[in-house]
Amino acid sequence: MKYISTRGHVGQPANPEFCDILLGGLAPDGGLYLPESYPRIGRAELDAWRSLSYAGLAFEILSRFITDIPAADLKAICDKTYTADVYRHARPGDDTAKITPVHWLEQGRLGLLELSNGPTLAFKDMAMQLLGNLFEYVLAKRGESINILGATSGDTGSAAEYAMRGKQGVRVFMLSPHGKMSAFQRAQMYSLQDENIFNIAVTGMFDDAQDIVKAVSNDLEFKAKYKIGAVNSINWARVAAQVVYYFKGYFEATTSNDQQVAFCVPSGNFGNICAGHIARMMGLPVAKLILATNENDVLDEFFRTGVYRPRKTAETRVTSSPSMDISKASNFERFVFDLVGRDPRKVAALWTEVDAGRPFDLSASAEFARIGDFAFASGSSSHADRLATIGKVFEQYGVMIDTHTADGVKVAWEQIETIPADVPVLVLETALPVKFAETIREALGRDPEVPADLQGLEALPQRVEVMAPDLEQIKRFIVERV
Ligand SMILES: Cc1ncc(COP(=O)(O)O)c(C=O)c1O
Ligand SMILES: N[C@@H](CCOP(=O)(O)O)C(=O)O
Repeated sequence: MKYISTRGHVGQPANPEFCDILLGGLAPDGGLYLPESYPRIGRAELDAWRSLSYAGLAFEILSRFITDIPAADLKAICDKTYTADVYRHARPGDDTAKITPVHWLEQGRLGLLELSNGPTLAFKDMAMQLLGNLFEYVLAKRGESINILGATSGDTGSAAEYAMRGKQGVRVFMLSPHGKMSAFQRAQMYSLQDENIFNIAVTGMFDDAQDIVKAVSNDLEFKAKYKIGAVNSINWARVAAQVVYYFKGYFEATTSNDQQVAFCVPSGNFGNICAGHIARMMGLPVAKLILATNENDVLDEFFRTGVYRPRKTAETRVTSSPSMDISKASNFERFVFDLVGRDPRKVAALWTEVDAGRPFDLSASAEFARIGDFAFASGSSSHADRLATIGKVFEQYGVMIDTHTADGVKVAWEQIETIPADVPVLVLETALPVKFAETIREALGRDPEVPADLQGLEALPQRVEVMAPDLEQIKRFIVERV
């Protein structure tokens, strides 16, 4: 499988394969890598895959995208990654062996696809644990090392750090928005004392941190000299690994491959739902992809109006679903590439506007006229909605959900009437409630349960550098430590 950039120019090597782009992260032209075409999955494969374990399914799907790792090695990596020991935090009564079980709220109609059973209690572990093992394998084969620069609004950071801690040849420099994450999220990251982990809290929002990550990656000389890599969903490997649970969720929620499923996805950087879009393009029977935002509703606005209007830092709200406080959604570029017929010149022109801080308007375009072909719907949620949803789900079903999943359930409830009654709607459970205890207390007047292996986390000593979102200062910080 060869990869292309959404902006048309890939640099060297001219026809990169998976391992090149795993280490490369962002394409040299500032664009994002995608396969030159999506593998098509037919009925025979769906039938054969229905009964596979998560690890078996991951191997089948990933081997369509990864053709430069021998099959036996890739299989061993999938088997080592997707175990019930790693994904051990399923709800009592749910089957941990399934890795991502479905917890039905309304049997057969509305369910939670549990994606947060990994070590850091958010869906990021689904891909990040695999990335940790892939990096280790590829770096050892090539005799190389990597310095990962990442940005987090709360969950990518801890997932990456837990996946990379102690890994040979890997250092992680993680930028987080100072004072904007929950106390539990801060403790998960800043309490790590491993020598290869560096936490930097920037005095800004996630988007400022993401801009720095991209600026460092776009300095090709610096990137090559200091071997800078990425673990955010700008790295294709993240998205590829996330495609797997859409297939698994589909099989889990249906009994036959004649059925369809709708997915509702709490969204910020558009990485998660982008994986759903790709699963659908590959042939998964998806009736609808419902995108849910919080008050930072730039993506909901696009799907309703055709106008993409990334907000500035000052206009980005600090909310009670903080991991979705994102106003410039990286992976949206991958979707727009498909929307405009995979024409990199069009994407490059649109992102010249975005990179200059300007909106773009596709509302009158032939492309936006065809948006229905992609089966998206969208909605947004507020703090009051979140509290009410957490309360209602707990009261009606005895299930405690986190604030981001609540944004999803709220929008799923709004959309469910538009979905045929025989189509199950799965809301992606993107984090567990313990990560957002303050809002859970506000909604329910009680504390979420703390998993046994994470008790006492917030009392541990913390290690973090606070810095302005200053590109040169952050580059210096990296140079002094590699
Ligand atoms: C808990 C949680 N929910 C939802 C999201 C949004 O996902 P995405 O950025 O892939 O759209 C994030 C962050 O990415 C998250 O951490
Ligand atoms: N919500 C994320 C930020 C976006 O991260 P990405 O790695 O999926 O691009 C976070 O919690 O850090």
